[in-house]
Formats: sequence, C-alpha cells, structure tokens
Amino acid sequence: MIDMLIKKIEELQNPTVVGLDPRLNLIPSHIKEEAYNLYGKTPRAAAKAFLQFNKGIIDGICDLIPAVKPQIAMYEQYGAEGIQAYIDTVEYAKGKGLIVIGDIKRSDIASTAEAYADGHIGRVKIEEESYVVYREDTITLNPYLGYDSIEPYLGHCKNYNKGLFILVKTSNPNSGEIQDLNIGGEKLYERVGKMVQQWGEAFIGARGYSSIGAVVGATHPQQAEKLRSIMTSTYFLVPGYGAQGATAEDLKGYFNKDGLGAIINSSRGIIAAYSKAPYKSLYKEEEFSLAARAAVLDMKEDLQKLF
Ligand SMILES: O=c1ccn([C@@H]2O[C@H](COP(=O)(O)O)[C@@H](O)[C@H]2O)c(=O)[nH]1
Repeated sequence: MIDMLIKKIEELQNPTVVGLDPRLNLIPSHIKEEAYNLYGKTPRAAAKAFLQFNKGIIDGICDLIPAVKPQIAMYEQYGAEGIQAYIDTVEYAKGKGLIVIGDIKRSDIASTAEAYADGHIGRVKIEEESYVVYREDTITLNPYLGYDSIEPYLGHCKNYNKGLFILVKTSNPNSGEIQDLNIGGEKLYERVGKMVQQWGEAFIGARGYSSIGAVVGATHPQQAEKLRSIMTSTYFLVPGYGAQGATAEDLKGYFNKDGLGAIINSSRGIIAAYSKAPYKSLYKEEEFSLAARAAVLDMKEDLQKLF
C-alpha cells in the first residue's frame, strides 16, 4: 500500500490529502434543496446530499491529489443511509484512482478488532461465501488498548495490501493531557511512536517506508520533530493544516530528507472553500467543485515551499 501511495505522491508532486467530512452546514443549498424535495428533511436526504457533494468534490480534485480521507463520523451519525453514503464515497473515490484513507479510529479487544478488520480492510465470511464491504485502502486506529488490539489488522495488511495510520500525537488542543505525560523519562507519545515504528518494521516496502503509518497532528511541530527522529520509516498522516490553524511553516519537521514521510490532510479548508475567502468572491455556491480545486492548487503551492 505504501509504495502505491508514494508513487502517486511523486507523480503528482503533491502530498495533500483531502478530507471528505461533509456536514449539512457545508453543503451548498442547491444540493440540500434537491435532496429535501426528494426525501424530506430526513437522514436519507442528508446521506444523498453528502454523496452528491462528495462526487462533485472528487471530480474537481481527483487528478491533483493522491488520496482522500472520508471521516466516518460524519456519515455514521445518519445511520444506515449515512453508512451507505460512506461506502459509496469510498467506491467512487477508488473508481477515480484515489487512495482512500478511512478515518475510522477504531480500538477494541482482539476478538472485536477482528470484526472491524474483516469489515474494513479484509473480507467478511458468511458460511462459504466471502465479501468485501468497506474497501478502504488504509484506516486509522487508536493504539491505546495495546498490541493485541492492533494485531488483527496486521494480517489483512499483508494479505490484502492494506495499511494503517495509528494515532500517536493527535492535533487537538488537549492531546497533551494524556499523550505528553512523562513515563519513565520519556513522553507517552514517544513510547507509542517507538511501538508503532516497531510494529511497522515487517511492512516496509520498496521505498523504505512502512504500510503501518502514524497520525501526527500538524499543530504540534516540536513533538513531530522528535517523532520524525524516532520513526524513520513510518509515514505520517498529518491533520490540522488549514481549519485547525497549522500552516506550511509548521510542517518542515514532519518530512524526511528525501522529501517523503508525510501526507498533509485538509478537510474543511478544501471542501468548504467555496464559502470562505478568497474563493467565496471568485466562485458561486454551485461552483463548489471548482473552488475546492483552486484550494487544492493553493495548498500544493504552499507545501512546495518546504522542498
Ligand atoms: O489528530 C487528529 C486525528 C484526526 N483528525 C481528523 O482530521 C480531520 C481534520 O479536519 P479539518 O477540517 O481539516 O480540521 C477530521 O476528520 C478530524 O477528525 C484530526 O483533525 N486530528
């Protein structure tokens, strides 16, 4: 998986990931109105509107970026219809050649983790039949239950060429309350980083990086620099650029000297570009897809300053 991702990053000269985090207040009115007219103000309408919006966004940016990251919470809140919109979004993005990072942040005991692993990156078995359900290429996991909670996913990474991004240092303001705790002379996030690096060693691809990556927030550049030095072959998925305030200047320490090692996510900053300066005055609401494209091109240019 990781070699596939690196190949796309290099071809496109762009380490940008676009987060597909639709919310009703970010969906242009013409899409919402059409869905409400057909389905009423229902969870079904929300799900249909999300899918139509996502297709527009994906069409506008699929030739510019290597990957998208749908955030499952946005879909799950609407129940079965929402989940279907998530699955259809994954399918549509893959059909357009994008790598899909499912931001699902799962964590549970091994026997339950097996079910998550089978559904998202493996196969579910029904008697002698087996089915692929969610189809993401890689998913996010929370490691705080320990190795036995991660292990069920690793076999699927090998067997089905999938990947993981495991939370190490998250972008939220209070992440330090737990993740920066001192434990025997080091920080908890450093210890977790070392563990993720070690779990990933059996998954290193042709380019020297592992398919077992880490989530390292863009809002914590000092911690990221430390992690970069510990986790030399681990790819970082970096959320926090844009809407959460991180800028390209914060991101230098997330990359290795080869210019690789990190993919930078922006969700609201891209998908809602049409509603914000400077794009709002250049694009109509109906042109949300063009506005997202312009925002991706600007982000690419911004990140290129780093190299
Ligand atoms: O540490 C983390 C882990 C995950 N996220 C997720 O990334 C996006 C960020 O969205 P923006 O609109 O670009 O702020 C969202 O899905 C988060 O759940 C994160 O922000 N930080």
